[in-house]
Amino acid sequence: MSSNTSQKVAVLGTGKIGEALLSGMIRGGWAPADLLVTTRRQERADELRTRYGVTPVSNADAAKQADTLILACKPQDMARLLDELAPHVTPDRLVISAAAGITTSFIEERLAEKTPVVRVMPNTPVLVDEGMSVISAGSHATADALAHAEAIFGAVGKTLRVPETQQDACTALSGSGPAYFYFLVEAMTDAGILLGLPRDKAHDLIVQAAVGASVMLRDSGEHPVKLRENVTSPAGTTINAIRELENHGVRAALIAALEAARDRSRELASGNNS
Ligand SMILES: NC(=O)C1=CN([C@@H]2O[C@H](COP(=O)(O)OP(=O)(O)OC[C@H]3O[C@@H](n4cnc5c(N)ncnc54)[C@H](O)[C@@H]3O)[C@@H](O)[C@H]2O)C=CC1
Ligand SMILES: O=C(O)[C@@H]1CCC=N1
Repeated sequence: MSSNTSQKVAVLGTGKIGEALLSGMIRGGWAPADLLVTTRRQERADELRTRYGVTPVSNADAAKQADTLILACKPQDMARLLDELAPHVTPDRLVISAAAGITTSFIEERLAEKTPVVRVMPNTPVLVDEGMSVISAGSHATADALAHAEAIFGAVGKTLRVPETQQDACTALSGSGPAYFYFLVEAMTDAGILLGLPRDKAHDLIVQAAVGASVMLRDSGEHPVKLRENVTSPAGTTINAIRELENHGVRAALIAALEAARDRSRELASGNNS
């Protein structure tokens, strides 16, 4: 398996994350003619063909034609999808799963012996080339297979290799991570309304504070504590807000929230898909 871009790649189960990845791959230079997609509904297939010029195919045809199969259906649908693919997937294919919780061994057990499998946890900022994709090798994935997965997901953001034992934690942190920030922005915008600002102005102020803080976190090299201290003037406004955040247990709530996300990822792995 090489990491060149002329091989055919299929996205199977092209919903929100599948489409985000597909659009990023096209921005990153993949030719639409080399991209196949599978969907459950014909209208969705037509939409993707019109929007990106990619080719909708059946799951079986994707397995026959593509060198790399990216499985992007929900964990709850994975066993059924693998049953459909199993007769057609040969060990010269690379199978990449983006599903939360689903282990490489779950996939390996259902496909031909020695099929290389890579597990990836991306996040939706792949849509703006600021994704974070956490990558782990299954038992038969070679260095080339990992490099190929990195070439695909690296086109739409950063990648990080971790042992698969850390994937559930990474899913809680970066896979779900963007949702926590959107939630905070939503809550702080409500606070702006309480303080008498129009919603659109409150939204713009908080979003720009988030963008500025994010760029500083990424680029300044400073610890987040130092960055927060720089905002927190003696007897000023910020410390009054921080005291309320601590009084309301926001730090503990975030730790508990991420632990719950990690636990749900583990549950999905153990087949508790309800
Ligand atoms: N949404 C997100 O932020 C992230 C999602 N993921 C993972 O990506 C996967 C998909 O999540 P979303 O895109 O949010 O869900 P989604 O529901 O938008 O997309 C899944 C798609 O798979 C299709 N599908 C299901 N079974 C199929 C089959 N047998 N053949 C063809 N298509 C089939 C569904 O019709 C649907 O369009 C999940 O496993 C999730 O854990 C991973 C990282 C981030
Ligand atoms: O909520 C979920 O299950 C998926 C996986 C990570 C982000 N979204």
